[in-house]
Amino acid sequence: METADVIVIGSGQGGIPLAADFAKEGRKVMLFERDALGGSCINYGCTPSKAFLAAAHAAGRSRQAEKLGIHTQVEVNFPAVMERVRAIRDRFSQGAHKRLEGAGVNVVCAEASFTGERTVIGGDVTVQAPLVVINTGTSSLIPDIPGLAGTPYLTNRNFFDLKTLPPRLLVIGAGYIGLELGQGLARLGSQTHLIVRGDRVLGQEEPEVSEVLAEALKQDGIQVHFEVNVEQVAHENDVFTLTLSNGEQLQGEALLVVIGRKPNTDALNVAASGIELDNQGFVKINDQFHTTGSGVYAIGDAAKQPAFTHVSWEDYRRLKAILCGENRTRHDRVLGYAMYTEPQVGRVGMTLEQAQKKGINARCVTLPMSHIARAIEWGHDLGFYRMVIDRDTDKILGATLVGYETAELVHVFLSLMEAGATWQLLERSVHIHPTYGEALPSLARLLVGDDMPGCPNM
Ligand SMILES: Cc1cc2nc3c(=O)[nH]c(=O)nc-3n(C[C@H](O)[C@H](O)[C@H](O)COP(=O)(O)OP(=O)(O)OC[C@H]3O[C@@H](n4cnc5c(N)ncnc54)[C@H](O)[C@@H]3O)c2cc1C
Ligand SMILES: NC(=O)c1ccc[n+]([C@@H]2O[C@H](COP(=O)([O-])OP(=O)(O)OC[C@H]3O[C@@H](n4cnc5c(N)ncnc54)[C@H](O)[C@@H]3O)[C@@H](O)[C@H]2O)c1
Repeated sequence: METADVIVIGSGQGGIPLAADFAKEGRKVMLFERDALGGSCINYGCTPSKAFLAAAHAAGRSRQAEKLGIHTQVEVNFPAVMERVRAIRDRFSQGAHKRLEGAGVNVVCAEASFTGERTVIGGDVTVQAPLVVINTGTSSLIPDIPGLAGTPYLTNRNFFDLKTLPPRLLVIGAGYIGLELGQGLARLGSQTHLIVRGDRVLGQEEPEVSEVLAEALKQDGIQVHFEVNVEQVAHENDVFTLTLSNGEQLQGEALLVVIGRKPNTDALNVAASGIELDNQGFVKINDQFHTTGSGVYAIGDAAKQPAFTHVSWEDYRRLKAILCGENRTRHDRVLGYAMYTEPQVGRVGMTLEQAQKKGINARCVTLPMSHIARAIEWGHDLGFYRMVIDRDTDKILGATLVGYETAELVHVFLSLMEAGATWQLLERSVHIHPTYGEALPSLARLLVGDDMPGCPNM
């Protein structure tokens, strides 16, 4: 059996930089990866989906230019769109490979599992180390619908291998992936049906977010079926037929199944190293990423951290700081996220409901797009900006921005919140006219009322 200083299982968004850092410092690092280097984000997540959406939204924006008086004929070269997506994905994946190689990490291309305390086997390598980091991510959750198994349905794994545009697309699941990829294919020309179990899309966000998105999907010609389940799937002559719980039948050449994720922990045999999983199979960790197994840490999606690339990456930085003796936890940081539909959703911190549930004396203010000069001028009428504040401390607690490129704009709030700023700081900021950013101080000014305070000496 070999020994090493560090074992990393999974080349996810935290695992790669962690392995590279330790190796560059001269430690012997073994990294096990059973699939493509770079994990979900690079190979079948963020990178290909955002490259894909660049094309989809270019098509969508061209069509929407009609309301500005510009008439365009959109012609989609789908094979070219997907070839570009795959080329970018491959370039990023090679980058991950080079990074590990350059740092001197020993990469073992095999599935890893524990055989004992901090002892891991993968392929023909068995290794023990004082420090093991699990970064194994998640995979698609597949519902147990009669007839589904064995059909050539799509998940985020094989979606980016599509070579031809499906004339009709059926999507089960209206979360991040269903909305991003569903809207994307619709904008590229697929007649799209979205099947929603609940009464709104992106049900985890505030109801007003769902309302705006539902309207946007409608404008893209997507048919959204609310409060239905798929009871049966059939696949004959290259066509899927879904039977819904309301008796309706829907047909399409492609079926995308995106109902959430499950942790990649089945193969790990974690019990051999004293590591406990929760009832959904996620690795249990404490505030400092430590599992119940001595010397074993877990970061990223597999540890049930918010499932975003920047979180997994920040987990690595935070874990590194903790291992270097800093007294930090995984909770003392501001985390945001975004969804790349059009309009986008940019989110950070707490919603009003979440703050009130915590017993905070919270208040929120909302500014609709229709009140924002830049949005009117540019013809982006869907969406709103919302900020939540603590009435007792005046601190900004959270923001929800729905609108054009709000994934960028939300960073203003991320930085303000990281700095522990009050809403008054935003209120007195002078932002440039006419920008979307200009609306953020305007949002804060809703807390003082529309009028300037009166001047008692005049
Ligand atoms: C379609 C899609 C779009 C997304 N878009 C975004 C986005 O725009 N922005 C964003 O922030 N996030 C996005 N995400 C989420 C993001 O991809 C993940 O949160 C991110 O990849 C973090 O994952 P991770 O580091 O925990 O592990 P992963 O990146 O999932 O990597 C885990 C790795 O571990 C390997 N592995 C698993 N088990 C074993 C084992 N036993 N032995 C060896 N190797 C193993 C896997 O093969 C995998 O390569 C998206 C996800 C999907 C699916
Ligand atoms: N822009 C981004 O950062 C981005 C993009 C894509 C994915 N992601 C990450 O990946 C994760 C997974 O995305 P996802 O879209 O698979 O999951 P999700 O949790 O966002 O959405 C899944 C949806 O499927 C629904 N659902 C669950 N079971 C169902 C069933 N049996 N039938 C019909 N609907 C059902 C849920 O109610 C939910 O609306 C996200 O939570 C997110 O963290 C991030």
